Amino acid sequence: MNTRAIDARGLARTFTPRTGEVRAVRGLDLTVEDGELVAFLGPNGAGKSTSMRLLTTLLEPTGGTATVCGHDIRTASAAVRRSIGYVGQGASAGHHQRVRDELVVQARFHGVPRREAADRAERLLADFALEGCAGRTVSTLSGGQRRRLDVAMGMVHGPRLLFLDEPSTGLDPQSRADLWQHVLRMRREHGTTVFASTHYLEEADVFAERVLVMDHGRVIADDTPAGLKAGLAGENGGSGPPPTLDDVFLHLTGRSLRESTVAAPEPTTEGTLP
Ligand SMILES: Nc1ncnc2c1ncn2[C@@H]1O[C@H](COP(=O)(O)OP(=O)(O)OP(=O)(O)O)[C@@H](O)[C@H]1O
Repeated sequence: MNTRAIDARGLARTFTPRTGEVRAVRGLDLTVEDGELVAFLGPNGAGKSTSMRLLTTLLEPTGGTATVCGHDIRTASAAVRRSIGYVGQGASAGHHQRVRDELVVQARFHGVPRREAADRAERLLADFALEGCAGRTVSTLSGGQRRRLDVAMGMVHGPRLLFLDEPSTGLDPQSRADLWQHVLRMRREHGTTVFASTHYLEEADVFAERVLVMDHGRVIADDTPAGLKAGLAGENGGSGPPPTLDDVFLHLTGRSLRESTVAAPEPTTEGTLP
């Protein structure tokens, strides 16, 4: 059995709305080994969310194949879902529920026995620095706390692979860095593979070991942040200042990621950081 975290071959998804065909993902070839931390970049509409929704079995492919944690996304979607966590762009937690209850219910949903579910909830509250708000309703959390809760919910069943779709969008820089520190620590402690899309190049640069750039439904670059920058410097003949990841992105896609990104929501402030 193939035990790579992700192994996709020619994965494709075409939408056919009334306005005409949209080839959102046009043949994704991708391998991710266990334990990797991969940042998934691309301009708006590049096909990142669609790729993630295919790999997480939320959407049926119109072409190609993929295994996720060794399970076929077409024929073994239940096994795929058991092996992964998925934190989408929207909030996972219900607005009016209490924070601790959300974690317990999510664990129970995944079949974790009652006592173990309660223990896991306590551990995750501690891991994501949410103990102070365990009894509060989700609607009272700050943006940063809420996103930490979303990621904690994605981890509640101990997944081998965690998909994060723009986990830090809309957070202020401190809350973003803080969220990443929690994700990195969870990864260190549990060996979780992390596959995260982001619009923040500096995050990819600092936290990811590997960067995939997608444009027009295809992966157009796949390297370490340093490798991507060195490649561009080489093409420039080594002249000029060392390139940034934004320079690389501009070179690859013809657009700056900042320019290509629609106005992000107003940053939310994280009031309870240590
Ligand atoms: N359900 C759908 N019906 C029709 N077109 C769709 C559908 N979902 C996505 N698309 C189109 O597929 C393309 C890829 O969208 P996708 O959301 O995967 O991009 P993305 O890279 O995640 O963008 P963003 O960074 O803005 O989240 C876009 O042109 C989008 O409009």
